[in-house]
Amino acid sequence: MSATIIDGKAYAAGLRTRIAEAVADMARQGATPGLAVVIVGEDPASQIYVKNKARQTVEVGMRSFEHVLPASTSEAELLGLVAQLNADPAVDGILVQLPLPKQIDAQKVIEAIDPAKDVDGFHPVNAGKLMTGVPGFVSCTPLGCLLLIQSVRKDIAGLDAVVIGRSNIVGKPMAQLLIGQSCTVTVAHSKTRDLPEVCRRADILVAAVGRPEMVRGDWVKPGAIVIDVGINRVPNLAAGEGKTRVVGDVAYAEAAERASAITPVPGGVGPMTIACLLRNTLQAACIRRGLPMPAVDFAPAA
Ligand SMILES: NC(=O)C1=CN([C@@H]2O[C@H](COP(=O)(O)OP(=O)(O)OC[C@H]3O[C@@H](n4cnc5c(N)ncnc54)[C@H](OP(=O)(O)O)[C@@H]3O)[C@@H](O)[C@H]2O)C=CC1
Ligand SMILES: Nc1nc(=O)c2c([nH]1)NC[C@@H]1CN(c3ccc(C(=O)N[C@@H](CCC(=O)O)C(=O)O)cc3)C=[N+]21
Repeated sequence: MSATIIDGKAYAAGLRTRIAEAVADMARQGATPGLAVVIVGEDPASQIYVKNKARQTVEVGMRSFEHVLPASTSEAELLGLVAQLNADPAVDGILVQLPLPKQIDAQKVIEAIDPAKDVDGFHPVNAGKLMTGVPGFVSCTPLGCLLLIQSVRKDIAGLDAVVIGRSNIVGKPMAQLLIGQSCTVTVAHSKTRDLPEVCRRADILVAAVGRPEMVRGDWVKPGAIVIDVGINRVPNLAAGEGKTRVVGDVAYAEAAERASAITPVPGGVGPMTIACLLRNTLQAACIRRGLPMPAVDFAPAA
């Protein structure tokens, strides 16, 4: 079997086009959505994300407010900035890039963000809304994964889904979204016994681990939909000394021989994360201004 390659880059571009149209409509009414991004220190993984994000925010017509703070920033200073952004009417969405330096309690910072501006969906109020089935902000990466799954199969009710990873930012909200779609969900993690066998049960397999190419081809059930969240920088031996390339958590070529559909890395989940961040910022701007949320999500489904 030859798998459908799920083109997250193209899907995300389409989503951004719709968002840009909605933003243009809002701008005609004198309202331009604004997204504030706060980066503390120099995490290399975060830098890729932030660079792509700032450009795309402006491309869809939103205002981008970037706050780059030194790694030595204190928790009090960061909480002060969050309070200022909460109070700023031009700011609809706030994203504080994770991870944060160790002198800062990330949970405290997340809880300080106004839930109405929490476009990452990390605040306990939004996490709780997702868990209880109440509308709120859904974390961007899991939301992007669900849209990609639905782009190849609209009705996933009753399917067996396995999510590898139980982080608050990816694994847990992904599992909640799949439960919401009536999948039978298993969440695997580092203590899971016989992970390959657990994965072989999955009609939908989502890998969010952070281990390069850990999921082998023979872990994939024939016909499964495979979503690779991993972003891992590994040495690129072919390109020479010191060069790196990005690989996912799935051994792509092997998995593609068994899957019915699979996301590549790069070009899969990553671009969707950013598009969903812009989508959530549009949602925040609409709610804060009492406007209806335009229908920007689309699933050109089979
Ligand atoms: N494409 C995108 O937009 C994004 C990509 N990412 C990428 O996704 C990956 C996961 O991110 P994140 O959730 O933040 O990572 P975390 O490190 O927070 O979580 C990793 C999870 O994987 C589990 N795990 C680790 N090793 C194993 C193993 N050998 N077998 C089974 N499970 C294991 C851990 O288990 P335990 O809980 O037991 O420790 C944990 O639950 C990373 O590569 C990250 O870079 C992240 C966010 C966005
Ligand atoms: N508060 C917060 N929210 C986040 O959503 C968040 C975060 N902190 N910290 C870091 C992780 C990581 N993350 C990525 C998003 C997009 C790409 C992305 O655009 N990837 C492209 C390019 C990859 C490349 O070429 O290196 C792709 O996969 O095609 C990568 C990584 C969001 N995260």
